[in-house]
Amino acid sequence: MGLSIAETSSSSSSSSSPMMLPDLLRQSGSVAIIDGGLATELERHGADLNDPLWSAKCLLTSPHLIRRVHLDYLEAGADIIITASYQATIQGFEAKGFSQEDSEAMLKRCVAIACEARDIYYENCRELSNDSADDGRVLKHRSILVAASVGSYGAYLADGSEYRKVEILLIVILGDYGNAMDLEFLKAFHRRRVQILADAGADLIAFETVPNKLEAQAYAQLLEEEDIKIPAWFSFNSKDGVDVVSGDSLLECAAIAEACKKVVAVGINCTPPRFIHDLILTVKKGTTKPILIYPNSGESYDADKKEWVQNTGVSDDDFVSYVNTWCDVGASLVGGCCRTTPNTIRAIYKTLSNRSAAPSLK
Ligand code: MET
Ligand SMILES: [Zn+2]
Repeated sequence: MGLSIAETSSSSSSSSSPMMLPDLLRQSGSVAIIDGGLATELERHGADLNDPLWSAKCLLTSPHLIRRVHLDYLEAGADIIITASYQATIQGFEAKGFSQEDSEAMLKRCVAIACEARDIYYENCRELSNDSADDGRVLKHRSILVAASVGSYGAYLADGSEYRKVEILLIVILGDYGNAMDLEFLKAFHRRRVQILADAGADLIAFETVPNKLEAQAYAQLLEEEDIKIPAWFSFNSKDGVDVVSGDSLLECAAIAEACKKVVAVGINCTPPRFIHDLILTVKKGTTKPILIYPNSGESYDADKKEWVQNTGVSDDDFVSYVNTWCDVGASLVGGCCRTTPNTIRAIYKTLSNRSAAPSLK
């Protein structure tokens, strides 16, 4: 821990003071708020993301919508916003006919859009002297971090190709890359994207929904080999509350993050809220770094129909009723993933504000 992001912050974020994740945690009274689902929120606004690029498809069709959703999350109280690059890969852009140069420019654009949202937000804060507007928007001047999202190789394959469908389905659903896959392949797949995102002005890299140990190892080695100048977090995906989605041990995955000095936080995302408590306890055994969690809404996903099954998850109130417990057992960063909305984040903001205002009972 302790990597300065001072010299790598984007020029468009001149209004924010250089920040490190530990500073942010101190600023926010030890629990910082991550934003909520991006892709599913873009869909709620009418975007059609049925595309190999998923949320990054909006870069081509409606970048203003991405900026709007980032802003909505900031106004709901998020301290960290995650870029639309989850499924934006150079390979994916090239498959659509873009040149390498244009593909790299589009990756940078994901970061620039989040930085623009942050600048607009700071401007709005400046115009208001209170911490919240009459309409309930949180307009509190605070340091905000932009996290550049990196999704897994399996996420890139999802929807991407009809051929080798069975094999791809196994990789996507089970997160298991099989014996044919090796570390060097994964590093080669991610290398350029990680370099570009690290130099694009983001404050940290969010390796999200990591499905297995091999990919965590690839990320850790890449961070070192490329001497990436901004810190990173590793966020794993579990579907059973015990292991990561491939069946690899979460404890061993957390240990990989623990051993990499460029990793500043470790945790879980896109996993149903009911599993989070036990997963935090496991992560805690493997790391001394801050623990982050941003669960999905708990709704189930129908992989055949490629849609979420409505009303199978928890309400925002139920989601929030878990938040204090998660913090009590060790979460330092809390937010939401797929199918959570600015309302979820607003509710988290309120409950955490009450928590820091209350006399300490612990
Ligand atoms: N940050 C990504 C998003 O919210 C994470 C997706 S998890 C499948 O769109
Ligand atoms: Zn998700």
